[in-house]
Amino acid sequence: MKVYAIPLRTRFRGITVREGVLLRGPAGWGEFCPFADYSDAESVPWLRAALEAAETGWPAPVRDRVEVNTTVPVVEPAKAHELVRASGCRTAKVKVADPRVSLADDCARVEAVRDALGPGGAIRVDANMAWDVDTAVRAIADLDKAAGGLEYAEQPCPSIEDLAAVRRRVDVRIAADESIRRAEDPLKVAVAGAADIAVLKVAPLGGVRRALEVAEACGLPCVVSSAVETSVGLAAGLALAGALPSLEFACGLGTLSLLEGDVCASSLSPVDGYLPVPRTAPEPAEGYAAGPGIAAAWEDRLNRVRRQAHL
Ligand SMILES: O=C(O)CCC(=O)C1=CC=C[C@@H](O)[C@@H]1C(=O)O
Ligand SMILES: [Mg+2]
Repeated sequence: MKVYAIPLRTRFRGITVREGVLLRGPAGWGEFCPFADYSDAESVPWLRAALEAAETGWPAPVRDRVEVNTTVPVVEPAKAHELVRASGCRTAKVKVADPRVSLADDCARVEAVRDALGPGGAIRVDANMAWDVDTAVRAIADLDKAAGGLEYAEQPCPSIEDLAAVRRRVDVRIAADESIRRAEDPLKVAVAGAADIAVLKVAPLGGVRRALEVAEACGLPCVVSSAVETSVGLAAGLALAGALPSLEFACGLGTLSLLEGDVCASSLSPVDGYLPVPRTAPEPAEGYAAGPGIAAAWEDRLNRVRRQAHL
């Protein structure tokens, strides 16, 4: 077992350091890294996903590479431009609706991203549940204009009902993320007509197999996205993206560049906008070991979640 702590290059999701545990089993390495705001009960699927990777391994893939988007945090337009150009990706996901910036700032960032991608690229935005229905309708229209066409808007509002209401009032496709990953019943999204696209994250859904079941049951096109893991956790996301019967959109798995470094010597960093589908996670090397206090806290958390889940 290894506990890591890796600084982020830019603040993302309110955090500046990513921490987690790497577990080794007969099938390889797995990663357990629920964010700090996940309770022990909510962290159980994250443990199941880590144990699936370490003990069982993943189902066989149907493709050997996956197109990925670059993820643009809340940064100045010039920085956003530079990040997109450096990524080599043809699709960018832009974080919007952060309370520290205005809609005009978001539009300026999106315009810079369009400039960097050129007319052939695709731009999606992620509001992480920040808006009410009326705000979302207005903001999506402005961002769509700034982007010269949005591919989709991810989780504009918190509730499934509000997602469905926004979806009825805008032309841009709506993707559900939190409504799937933190919901008791991820399938309600499709039933309620709340989204055109389902964002799937392996860890909060409890593993690659469970995520494949959710994909099949919800019947929506899926985008596999990371939880900003090291290459060990990203490998599980790629296993899911590799095994989905159909994959129409670039996946949010190009997130290693958000971290200052990686625990693995051979990292899953996109080349020309693609990542390979690995059969097992890459081997962790030395480096980014957490200090004793952080390591003890993670061992404790892991043990509590194990007991809770009887794993
Ligand atoms: O989808 C991507 O491009 C990268 C992953 C990503 O944006 C996220 C990962 C984990 C937590 C998040 O708040 C965030 C998201 O909401 O999609
Ligand atoms: Mg999201």
